[in-house]
Amino acid sequence: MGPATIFALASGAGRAAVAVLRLSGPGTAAAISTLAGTLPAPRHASLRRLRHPHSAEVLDRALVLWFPAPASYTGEDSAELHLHGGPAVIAGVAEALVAAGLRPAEPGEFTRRTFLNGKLDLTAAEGIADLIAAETAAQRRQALRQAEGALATLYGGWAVRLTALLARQEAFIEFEDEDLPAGLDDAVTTTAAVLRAEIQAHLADAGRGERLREGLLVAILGAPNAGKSSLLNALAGREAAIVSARAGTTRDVVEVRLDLDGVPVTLADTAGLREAADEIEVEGIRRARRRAEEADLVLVVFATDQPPDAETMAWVRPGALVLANKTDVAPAPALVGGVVPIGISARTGDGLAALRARLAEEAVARAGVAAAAPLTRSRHRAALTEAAAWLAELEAAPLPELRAEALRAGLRAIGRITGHVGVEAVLDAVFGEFCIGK
Ligand SMILES: Nc1nc2c(ncn2[C@@H]2O[C@H](COP(=O)(O)OP(=O)(O)OP(=O)(O)O)[C@@H](O)[C@H]2O)c(=O)[nH]1
Ligand SMILES: [K+]
Ligand SMILES: [Mg+2]
Repeated sequence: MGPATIFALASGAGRAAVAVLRLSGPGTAAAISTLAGTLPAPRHASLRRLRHPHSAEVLDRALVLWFPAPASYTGEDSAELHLHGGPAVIAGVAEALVAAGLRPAEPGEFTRRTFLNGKLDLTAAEGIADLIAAETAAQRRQALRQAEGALATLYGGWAVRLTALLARQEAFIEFEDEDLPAGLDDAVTTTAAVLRAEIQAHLADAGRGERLREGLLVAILGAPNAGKSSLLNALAGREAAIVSARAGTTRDVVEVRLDLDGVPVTLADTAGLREAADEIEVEGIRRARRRAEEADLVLVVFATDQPPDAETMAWVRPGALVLANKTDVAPAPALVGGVVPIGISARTGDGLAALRARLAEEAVARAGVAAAAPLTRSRHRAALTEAAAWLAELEAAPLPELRAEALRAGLRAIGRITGHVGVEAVLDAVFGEFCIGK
């Protein structure tokens, strides 16, 4: 039995002018013929009445697009139905497709089939998922490059070089007694060291690609009434958090999303730090500290009309930004805990443009697009770290057999990233070209 023929709503849920149902699998042509009467010409938009296969009731007048295999997204026979985007239309056509023998797709099933049909590797599939999730322009660019194969090319290239090394090492083992070019064994070690340096340089990117994909967390911390919630609202441009003159207003962490020069940032407002008696406030302060510990950047807020408190001073650490709020009441001090604070007034807006520019600078430094093909996932990082460790092992290994084993393990680690784990198959191909007189 071949794969099931599947369908799913490819457009967003909810009412819209147009909704797109996507079909894929060997039963696509039959299903389209059943619903639309005949199969339209491939890759031409054709307007058709869609009927229920049992009742023959007309469900919609829709655009039908037919993509015979292999020239389709999944590589299988596929089709798109562009319906009027109402919930009853979508439900009616979905039911008709089930009556025609199709089943609803599982999450990711279309792209999974695309991968299984060899149309993209795992990194490109992940790039497509990231492209759909992208909230900012910088995220979109990074995701698009990955979807178009930037990482597949980079990691695939390393896999090819490792395979060639392995072929040489295997040849050395197999033909040890014969006349081999002098220094073949040494050359393996030297080349492996070069490759390891490249992988390590790629790993040593301070996690910028991963941060851009996931977004940055910036936490606002400070004493009660320092103006933290006022600052959050001013940066968000809306009244997201409650502001009041009563100390201890904020309890839960309040988050807003910001786009800082293309870097998605979650800005978190927290409860004011102090020795609290109220158990709810104590919990709020615990959450505030935890969020600040997790944050990529902490904004430590003091009010210019209050002396700096010890609780907040403890957060004046390297990497944190120190803010002096309420410059409309009193001027910002020259130094707070040895650091020059950024003077702002959340009330009048004084200094906020400069603060926003500084935040964007910090965000881009931590998550800006660094390389053309940056590392974007911890899954990739783990596998590449493993591959580099195997190469280090190879360089130290005393025996050719151990070196070959390390190469094979390193190749498997990289193969896990791209989904091309068939080491033996690649070896066959390379060995086929390896002319050593046998
Ligand atoms: N004059 C002046 N008042 C401010 C400024 N920013 C905030 N305030 C006032 O300070 C008081 C406390 O502001 P909030 O934003 O609630 O302070 P908070 O740090 O979130 O306080 P908690 O949630 O209680 O920890 C309110 O009355 C604000 O209107 C400012 O820049 N200038
Ligand atoms: K307050
Ligand atoms: Mg508050």
